[in-house]
Amino acid sequence: MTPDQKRAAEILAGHRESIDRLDAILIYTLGERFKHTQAVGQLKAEHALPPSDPAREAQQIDRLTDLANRADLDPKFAKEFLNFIISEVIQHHKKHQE
Ligand SMILES: O=C(O)C(=O)C[C@]1(C(=O)O)C=C[C@@H](O)C=C1
Repeated sequence: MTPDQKRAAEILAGHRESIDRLDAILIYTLGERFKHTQAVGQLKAEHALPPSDPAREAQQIDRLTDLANRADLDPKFAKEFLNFIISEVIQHHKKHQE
């Protein structure tokens, strides 16, 4: 390994350490989010409320688009990511109501 490659390997290791830390934050954050949506699912099932709320989702997308722009994140990606999570939540809500 050349000295240049050794330096590159050290920089790569530093980035990977940050990536692993941020991945852990994402997973714990998602776990917390699902705890709240599980409670929402229970509430909706108990009160015969519809599993999905398109008006609320539109507000969330607007807010996330704004946040993504500020965070230098592709807003299209942020929207697809939120939609992916929300569709999983809606499936859970539907199971609660069965
Ligand atoms: O806020 C709600 O009513 C939820 O059920 C939570 C949630 C979400 O995951 O954020 C999921 C489904 C709805 O369509 C909107 C939002």
